[in-house]
Amino acid sequence: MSKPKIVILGAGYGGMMTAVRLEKELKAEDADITLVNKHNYHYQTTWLHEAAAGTIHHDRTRMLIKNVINTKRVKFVQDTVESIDRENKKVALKNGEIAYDYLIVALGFESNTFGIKGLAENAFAIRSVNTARKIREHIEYKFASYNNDPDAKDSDLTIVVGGAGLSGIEFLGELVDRIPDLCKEYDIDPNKVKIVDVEGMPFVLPPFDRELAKYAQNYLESKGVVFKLSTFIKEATPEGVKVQKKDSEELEEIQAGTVVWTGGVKANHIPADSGFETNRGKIQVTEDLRYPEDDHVFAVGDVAVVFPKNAERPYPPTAQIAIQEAENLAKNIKHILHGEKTEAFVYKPKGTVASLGEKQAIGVVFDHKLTGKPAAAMKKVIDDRYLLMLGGVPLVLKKGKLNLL
Ligand SMILES: Cc1cc2nc3c(=O)[nH]c(=O)nc-3n(C[C@H](O)[C@H](O)[C@H](O)COP(=O)(O)OP(=O)(O)OC[C@H]3O[C@@H](n4cnc5c(N)ncnc54)[C@H](O)[C@@H]3O)c2cc1C
Repeated sequence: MSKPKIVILGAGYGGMMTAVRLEKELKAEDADITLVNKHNYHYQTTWLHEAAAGTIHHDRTRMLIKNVINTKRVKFVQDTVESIDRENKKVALKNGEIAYDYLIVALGFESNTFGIKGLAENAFAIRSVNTARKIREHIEYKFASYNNDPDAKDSDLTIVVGGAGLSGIEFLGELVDRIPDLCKEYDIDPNKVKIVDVEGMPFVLPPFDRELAKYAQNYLESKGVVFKLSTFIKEATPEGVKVQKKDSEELEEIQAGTVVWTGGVKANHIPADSGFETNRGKIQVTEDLRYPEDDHVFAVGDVAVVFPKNAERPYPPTAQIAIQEAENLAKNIKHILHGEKTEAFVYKPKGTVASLGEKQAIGVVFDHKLTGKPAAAMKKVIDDRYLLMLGGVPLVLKKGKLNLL
């Protein structure tokens, strides 16, 4: 009898952890497992703000998939998913198709520009290794050109960041570390560089404790970041952005050489385009992470939305949740293959830390508020813990951060 075919789409936190856990939960005779991803590498999305600012090389954020999974147990297919055909249990890829008995959708997130005029064309987004590398090179090019290009303007040295959520604040933290080095390297007066953050809410880091969020804002302001709160980007142009303060009619123009939008993400478009019922573009799954209309389809990570029991708001889209969902799903797939009852997914919060560059951070870990160096060290522990779960001590030694402390 042929073995059931399990196909995982996407090798982000959700897809990779599902593959690695299935490898452990299942015996070779239980199922054939295939992982499909558009690149041959897995990357740490939560480190991309560092690669984008240039405080770490982008290669630190990524690892070859074949070096992490056991390719004798999990077949890896490098291809781009184009659509999902649930009726015929097939996935269309750019270079072929793949049939499944059980499908795990883990295609992650895309940047959401909310239809703001010119943003898609004129702003960068921190979304992948490629976009992070492009941002780093663009900023570096602006600095390198400043003293050489006769048309260079002071505003070429202005960087506007849209959004003061987790990724925006973490990116600002890296920028304030990186800019002094860039100024030294390209003989630029640091006073000429401006970093402006534009945020629609009246405060930064909306989901965080207010006192910690204020600490982050004060720290970044002490390093020269200017926050424009209760202010909305109305348009991005090749010259910068046009912004409007809440309750004001006036548009203010901020000329900038670089605009980076971190103000929102949405689910990967493929499930909705393939006819899945979605909740704001996300696959709303049951508590065992199953698509309600199809017992053979599951979703984890940012492409999925899960509501805790009796809650009105879903779990937020985070790497921590994607990883825990993947652990739960691998167990449930084993239960299903063995004819057992599945287990509901229950998120166990371990805390959240936002980095503010190499040596500063804020966060709450096991109900304890942390700031400064202890928080920065905790962030590195969190980063390395994931590597340990994924690839054991060898991966921590190769890619980890604590050895750099
Ligand atoms: C700068 C930044 C900082 C963040 N910091 C934190 C943090 O500190 N803590 C935290 O918990 N969360 C953080 N997040 C959020 C976190 O990164 C996401 O919640 C997490 O990446 C979701 O994981 P995922 O596996 O669902 O998707 P992703 O990480 O988006 O992975 C999706 C995978 O699918 C692949 N893929 C996409 N489309 C296709 C296709 N058509 N065909 C084939 N493959 C495809 C992608 O290449 C990728 O490998 C941060 C996000 C950003 C951008």
